[in-house]
Amino acid sequence: MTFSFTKYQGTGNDFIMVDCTANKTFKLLDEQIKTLCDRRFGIGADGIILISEHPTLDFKMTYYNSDGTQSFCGNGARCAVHFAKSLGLFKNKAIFEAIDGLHVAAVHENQVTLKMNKVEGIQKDETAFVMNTGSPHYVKFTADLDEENIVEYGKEIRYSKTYKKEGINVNLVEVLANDHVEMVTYERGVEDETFSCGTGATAVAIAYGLVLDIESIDLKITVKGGELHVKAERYSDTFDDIYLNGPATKVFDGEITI
Ligand SMILES: N[C@@H](CCC[C@H](N)C(=O)O)C(=O)O
Repeated sequence: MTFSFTKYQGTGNDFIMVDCTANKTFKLLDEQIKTLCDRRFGIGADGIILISEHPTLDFKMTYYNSDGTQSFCGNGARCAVHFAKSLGLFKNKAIFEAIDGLHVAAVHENQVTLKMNKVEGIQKDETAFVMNTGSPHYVKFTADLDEENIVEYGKEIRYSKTYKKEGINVNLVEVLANDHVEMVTYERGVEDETFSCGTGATAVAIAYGLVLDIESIDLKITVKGGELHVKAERYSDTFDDIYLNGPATKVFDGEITI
């Protein structure tokens, strides 16, 4: 099978985009996804996104991690929105379906603002916050990120008895200023550190809101691949009106035979 693709990156979280709007039966096997995402034997990416037609919305996005598992991806969604706009699937504001429900998003040049879904059921123990922001996240604050090894720590948590079966994404955060944090992420499904994670940044912003005990969050988040911004409102135990903003950049177009 030969198909065209477009490589995208959003703050260094990189994706292979496939336009499936004219090919409704397009499907990839887990092994094909692994090869395509492999940085030596394939195109190289943290994940693959299929963009397909939706009966009532602008498009549907299907996200696969580089190991073939499915989840929701915040940075992937921002890149998918930018790509969908380039395909002419919407003009100003997109409304699309993903694995965790509907999202709206807006594009301004290379910046994409994505509305995230409501976050409820946040858990906290002495060590960390755990929540689902479209994908599951473990958030731990640390005094000095330079002293941490995210791959080692991420693996320890992700493969612990509690999370081994379903997996979890692990984030370490250092507070730089009242409205600015730095974070690193170990992603399940990639099973390594990635340069950025949008659902992780969202989880970090919510955790920080809980630490500060504030109702309105407006946070700058430095990640390995750049900068993200998250805004959110707290309504008792629930967070809503959550917006994830950051760059989404096309890297190149290509064609591949697998
Ligand atoms: N990088 C993503 C998260 C992708 C999904 C995650 N690896 C999982 O399986 O939960 C993001 O930007 O949100």
